[in-house]
This record gives sequence, structure tokens and C-alpha cells, in this order.
Amino acid sequence: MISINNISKYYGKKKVLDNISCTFDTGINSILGPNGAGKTTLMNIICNTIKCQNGEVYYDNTPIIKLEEKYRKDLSVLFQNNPVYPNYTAKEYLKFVGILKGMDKERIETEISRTLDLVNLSDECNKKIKSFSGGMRQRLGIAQALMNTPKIIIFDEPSVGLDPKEREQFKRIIYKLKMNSIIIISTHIVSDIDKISDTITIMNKGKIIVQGNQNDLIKPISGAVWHIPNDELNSFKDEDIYFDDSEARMISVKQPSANSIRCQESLNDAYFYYTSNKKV
Ligand SMILES: Nc1ncnc2c1ncn2[C@@H]1O[C@H](COP(=O)(O)OP(=O)(O)OP(=O)(O)O)[C@@H](O)[C@H]1O
Repeated sequence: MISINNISKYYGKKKVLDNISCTFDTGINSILGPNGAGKTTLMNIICNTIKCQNGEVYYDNTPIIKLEEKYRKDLSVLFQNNPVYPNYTAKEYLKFVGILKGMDKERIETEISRTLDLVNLSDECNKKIKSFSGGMRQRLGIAQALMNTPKIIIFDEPSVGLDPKEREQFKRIIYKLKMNSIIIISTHIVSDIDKISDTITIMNKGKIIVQGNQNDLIKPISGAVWHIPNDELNSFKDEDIYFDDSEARMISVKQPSANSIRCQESLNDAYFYYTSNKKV
């Protein structure tokens, strides 16, 4: 288990993480939050790539700064804008990653085949990365993160550049890994994680607003989500309305207007509720 204990992080005088505490266990743990919420900063602190001013990250009850190499060996990361070498082929790049991870030659070969197959890039393995589309580069980034089946896998905005089919494929790949790895996914796109997450942590403005499973998060807005017909939209303040696909919605205990229709609440509704400070 990874435990985040009372982490605060400042850039100059700006507090970007404000006394954060939460835990991530085996399974899919998603961190949802708008741009600037502090997700990437938290991911970096979990990876020990940036230091925080207060607090500690623990891996199975030991501070990660004491574990050093042992922690690094268990950890794998796909950061936003994963650096890839354009003149390498996909295979050469994964070989390089395997060497960095300290894997032996034979294991590198089997893991290259396995991970390229998982992300559907086997046919492209000898092509140079500079010829890859954004989606293919992202899939290669996912493949490198999965090399050697790490115990902790961190994905920062993994669906960037993926088309809808590739997003679904990513979810299927991740779902298969959840029995044996602590997977932490940061995103601001609810549909990337709503069906697959075991826990969801919602962050906003450097704070954790809530952590729980989908049912826990939806409970407070149960029966309070309404579809607002288009011709009634002008009766409400813009900040009270949000959209689920193309449907205008509002959270309210009472029926907000004569023709508004109660809808089944979803994680998207809960995300709006927790990040907009609305009260039901
Ligand atoms: N190196 C830095 N120096 C100064 N401020 C920073 C630095 N990195 C991040 N910030 C600020 O910290 C806050 C949190 O940024 P962070 O990237 O962690 O958020 P995020 O939730 O990951 O957002 P995004 O999805 O846009 O990356 C933002 O206000 C950002 O401008």
C-alpha cells in the first residue's frame, strides 16, 4: 500500500498541495481533478522526483526515501509528455527501458513482445518512433510503463492523444493488471476511469475533497440530479449548470423547474458537485 501522510508542497509562496493524506492499495486508484488541482505535483512526490516541504510518502509502512532502490524497482511511470527518442524504433526504445530497469537480456526480449502485443504495436515494432502518430507514441509510453510487470504503476493523464477506441483498449489493459499492481491514474476526464476504478480521489485547489469508491462518491447527490430542458436554461445561473454529453444538468434537492426531469446520478455529476462546492 502507498500512504500519503500530511503532504504539503509550496512553489515559492504558492501552496499547491495543502496537507494531503490518502492511501492507494492494490487495484485501480484514480485521482480526478481540474487543471491545476495539483495531481501532477502529487504524482511527482509519490515518484520521489520532487521533494515536499511537509509530510511523508510510505510504501508498505516504510518511508520511500528510506527504500531508495527497492522502491524504484517496484515503480513504473508514464508521465505527461513521456520522452521518447524519435530515431529509435519501438523495439530499441523498449530495450533501452529494459536495460534502465535492470532486466536481463532474455527477460527484455520476452517483455518487449508481451508489452507491444498488449498495446497493439507488434506490427510497428521496427518502425522509428518519429513516424508514429500521437496515439501510437502514447501506446508505446504505456508499453514501457508495463515492462517487467511493476508492482506500482503511475499514469499521469494517460489518455492524452488516444482516440476513443484506444481509450477503451487502455482501460482493458489496465483492468487486467489490477489484481497484482497498485495502479494510480491521474486525469480530469471522468469517462476514462469511471467504470474501472476501485477508488477515486477527487482533488481541487491542492486539497483532497473526497476519496472513496464510485457509490460512496455518488451517495450525497442521490435523487438530486436533474436534466434541464434547453428552453429553461436561461432561468438559471451558468455556474449552476453543467453538461453530461449534450444534456444540461443541475444538482438540487427540489425540482428546479416545472419541466426538469430527475436523472440517474453518475460519477460525472459527483465530480461537478465536489469541484464546484455546490451544496444539495
Ligand atoms: N515547477 C513549478 N513551479 C511553479 N508552479 C508550479 C510548478 N509546477 C506546477 N506548478 C503550479 O502548481 C499548481 C498545480 O499544478 P499541477 O501540474 O500539479 O496540477 P494538475 O492538477 O496536474 O494540472 P494539469 O492537469 O494542468 O497538469 C498549478 O497552479 C501550477 O501552475
